[in-house]
Amino acid sequence: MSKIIRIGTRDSELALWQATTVQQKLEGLGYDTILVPTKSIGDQVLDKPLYELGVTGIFTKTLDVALLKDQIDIAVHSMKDVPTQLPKGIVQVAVLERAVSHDVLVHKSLAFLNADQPATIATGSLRRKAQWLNKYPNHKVVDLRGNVNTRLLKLIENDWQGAIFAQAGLQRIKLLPKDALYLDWMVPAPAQGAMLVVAKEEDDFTKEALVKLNHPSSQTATTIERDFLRTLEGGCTAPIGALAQIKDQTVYFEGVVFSLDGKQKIDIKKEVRLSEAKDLGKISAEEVLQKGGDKLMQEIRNENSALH
Ligand SMILES: NCc1[nH]cc(CCC(=O)O)c1CC(=O)O
Repeated sequence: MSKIIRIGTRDSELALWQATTVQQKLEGLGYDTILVPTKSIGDQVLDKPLYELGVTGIFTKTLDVALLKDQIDIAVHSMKDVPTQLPKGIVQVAVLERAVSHDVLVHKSLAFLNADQPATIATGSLRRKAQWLNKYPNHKVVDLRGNVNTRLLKLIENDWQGAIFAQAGLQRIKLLPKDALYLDWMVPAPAQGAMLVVAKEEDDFTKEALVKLNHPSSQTATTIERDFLRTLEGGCTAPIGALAQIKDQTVYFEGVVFSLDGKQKIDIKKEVRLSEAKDLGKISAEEVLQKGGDKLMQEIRNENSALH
């Protein structure tokens, strides 16, 4: 049996690049495909900070509905935008080989980093904000929304010193400036730099096709990071970072929770053999919760709900 695999995607340049990549891989394997671009709620409401919208899965919900209505067969997502709990009937079918996981600072000049002057950095991410303020307590962080292209334009138009982006996103659409500062100290979002493909649970044809695109070590690393996030979270947006790196059959894991102002930080680092890493994310999160993370997560929830 054969059918055309309908590929659902958001319509930003980055999302289209990701969906086209999946399309080319499937076509290379002999499958027929068609792209179905859709606008998500997260892309339509641009005048409010993300965390104020208070909806998890704001970028993925529109495509979930299209899947469940059988208007598409797969949805291609930036994995970090996908809630850790998938809707009933929708399953993870492939994690593609991950690109660079870290964030970069795009800037006009780096002189401000050495000068002891107040500076303004833009980001819409609570995780980036908290980590930036933790390292540079004298700086100001302002909100920045929109797709990658919009955010780069806003940086040019405003008198901010810089803005923070995922390196992978900029690289994919060839907009990574040569002098962007690689933030090796900033813990990335769980699954940052990875692409996830989801499908309908009962769709065996599509599942069988997509399994061929799965990259096992990227899947293992992102699973650990998302287990860490799922165990900590109570469905709220929080400044949480996690990174699992696999080298020579060993997993090097780092997970962290910050207070919203960046002043408090609870982190964990672990080195575990790959064969013993199955529950690494969950165990690490439980240790963070015991080290005061439970209190910190409660504070974050209270502050977040005061915003809504
Ligand atoms: N939240 C937006 C988003 N979702 C995925 C990426 C690109 C990086 C990735 O694939 O993880 C970006 C842009 C960014 O964070 O700068």
